[in-house]
Amino acid sequence: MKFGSVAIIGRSNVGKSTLLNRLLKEKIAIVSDKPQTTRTRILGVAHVEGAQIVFLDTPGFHEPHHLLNRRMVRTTLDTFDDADVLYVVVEATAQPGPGDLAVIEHVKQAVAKQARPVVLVINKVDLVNKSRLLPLMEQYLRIFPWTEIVPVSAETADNVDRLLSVTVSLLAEGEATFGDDVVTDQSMRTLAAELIREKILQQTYEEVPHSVAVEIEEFIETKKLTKIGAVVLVEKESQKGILIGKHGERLKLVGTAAREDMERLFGMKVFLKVWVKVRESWREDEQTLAELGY
Ligand SMILES: Nc1nc2c(ncn2[C@@H]2O[C@H](COP(=O)(O)OP(=O)(O)OP(=O)(O)O)[C@@H](O)[C@H]2O)c(=O)[nH]1
Repeated sequence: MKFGSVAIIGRSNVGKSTLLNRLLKEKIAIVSDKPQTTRTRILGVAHVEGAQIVFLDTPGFHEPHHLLNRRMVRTTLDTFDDADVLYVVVEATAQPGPGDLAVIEHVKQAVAKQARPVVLVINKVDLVNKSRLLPLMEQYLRIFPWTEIVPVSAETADNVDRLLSVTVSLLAEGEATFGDDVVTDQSMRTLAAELIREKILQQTYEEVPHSVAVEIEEFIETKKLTKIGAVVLVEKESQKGILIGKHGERLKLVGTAAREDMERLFGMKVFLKVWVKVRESWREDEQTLAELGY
């Protein structure tokens, strides 16, 4: 059988996590319209005919302004080194920009150290007229000698099967490393924390999404239900107010939406309690970052 790993890299917001979920046909990575949604390396295993592919979703490449962000960029760069194949994800809606070029520069360095296939994935083709794709491919070909270029829509799944078959053809023969039923290495605790963070990102704007982290303080599984206690960290009192909302309404919306997703994912009833705490400048604090797994 074919076996290997694929790092999914690209600047923030191009749709890397949406693509991962689509490739796995399972939602294991949170998605939002805010940049820098993914903060850690997320491993997902695709089981396809004659192959096992380990996908590694990475934080979007960006200019780091906090210790947290420097860690995120480091995580992305380290993940390059581990992978047998690289996907560079870009958007069909835009010309190659400085963010994309910075990613490609790092890819050039990575393949100079260790040669391997690099696939350009042009995502969000649902948003553009197909006639724009050929000129865009030609532009990207002038920048890097891609092994393959595959236009897809992670949103509608258009051409994602072709991306999978192209990827299988690029992998070497090997032994499967994960069991047939393994989809991710993330624990239920981590998935629960991430789902809460996703609902917060969907409900908040400007600096709030970036100032939020979620810690699971209680996780008790019984036969009937899973009891989860979560603390949401923010950096300022004002952010706490925004997150809780008038009469606690925003936090209630977040809690309900997160609980519903958890019940679907875990296949059992969930009792969820969420608190908000202010921890100033946690994004610069080594200890908090370590506790949060960043
Ligand atoms: N129309 C359209 N939207 C998409 C597609 N793929 C992703 N999106 C949207 O693009 C936004 C960003 O998606 P993510 O998957 O979070 O992007 P990402 O690259 O993982 O982002 P970071 O974690 O911030 O680096 C979300 O609002 C998605 O719904 C696509 O194929 N078509």
